Amino acid sequence: MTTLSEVYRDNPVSDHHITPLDFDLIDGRVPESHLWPQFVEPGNKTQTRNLQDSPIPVIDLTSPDARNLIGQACETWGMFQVVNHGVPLELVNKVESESRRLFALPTHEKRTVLRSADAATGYGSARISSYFEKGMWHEGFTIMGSCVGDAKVLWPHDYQRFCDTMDAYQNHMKLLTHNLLLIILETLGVTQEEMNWANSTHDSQGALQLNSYPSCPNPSQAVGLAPHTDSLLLTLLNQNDISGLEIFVDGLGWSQVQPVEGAFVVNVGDLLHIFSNAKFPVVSHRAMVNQSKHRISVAYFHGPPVDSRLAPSSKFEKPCFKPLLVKEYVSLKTKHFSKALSLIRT
Ligand SMILES: C=C1C[C@]23C[C@H]1CC[C@H]2[C@@]12CCC[C@@](C)(C(=O)O1)[C@H]2[C@@H]3C(=O)O
Ligand SMILES: O=C(O)CCC(=O)C(=O)O
Ligand SMILES: [Fe+2]
Repeated sequence: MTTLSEVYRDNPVSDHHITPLDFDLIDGRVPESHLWPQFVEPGNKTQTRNLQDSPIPVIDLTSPDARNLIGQACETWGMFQVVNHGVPLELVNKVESESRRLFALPTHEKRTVLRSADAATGYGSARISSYFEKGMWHEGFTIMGSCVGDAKVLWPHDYQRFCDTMDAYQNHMKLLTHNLLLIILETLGVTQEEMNWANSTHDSQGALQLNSYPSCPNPSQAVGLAPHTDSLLLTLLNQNDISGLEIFVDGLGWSQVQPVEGAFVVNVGDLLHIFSNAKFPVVSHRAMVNQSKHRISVAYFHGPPVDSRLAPSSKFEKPCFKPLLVKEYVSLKTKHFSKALSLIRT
């Protein structure tokens, strides 16, 4: 059985795209390497629209309408926010404070767990940084399964607190993702076999990504996380109470996804877009930065076994994507980034 880490190991990122900026050295201006004179993105409409209300629905998972609303949101937006999901707020807050504790370490300590070129986990810039000329105002910490190895390096005598928190959170995220996918796939009307493929509890692949966006002296000329779509099936994001997440809406441009206390932003990834035969759009999103606040977000990514076959569900008579293995798609994405989907169109 191949793991997701192995697929990323076989698709290394060059070293200079891994080390984040040394944010301890920022002295009131953004260095040339991180100044984005104009952002490179669809239509070049880079300004954020200040929408009073985010168009993305906020759905109460305990409400009798939840099913319909989730199905509709997936078809219309490829995204929704979920509240009353059963994950204790106390745990979510603890994940944020443990993440802050990690990112508050001095740069040289964080770099002791720097992700290596052929690894998927550890401290570093987001993988997508290699597709952009300018650096991102961001540092991340990626966890796949246990994080004991790295945590022991950072806190030899006090690693348990961090690991226990991340483990407990990953378990909750796994269950919640499972419940949400069950609803989403039921509204799609897929076979039991396909359901097991997308939603298996034992050999599925998951990753936890801690994102840190330090305060930035010139936020209008920097980018936290450049526009991208998430690669796997479903992403559950907690953006706490500081806004920054934006989505690209046709006809509207970039719009903020307002933080809602205790909510998770749920979004369709490339694999679910493919499996739904493009019935569910995959939403392009980015993270912007802030002049006074240090923003933290935490994303959980869920995917099927990477050795399995990926194709639109058999319920679609005219599949618009060619079949391939999950690991082949992940490799294509690491090589061709936003063009990967169009490469497998029929
Ligand atoms: C399980 C995943 C999903 C990854 C790769 C791997 C670990 C880290 C994830 C992210 C996190 C930050 C944005 C992104 C675009 C990135 O650069 O790294 C994500 C990517 C993807 O969704 O493609
Ligand atoms: O920080 C955010 O709001 C977005 C993070 C994100 O898109 C990701 O981790 O894939
Ligand atoms: Fe993302």
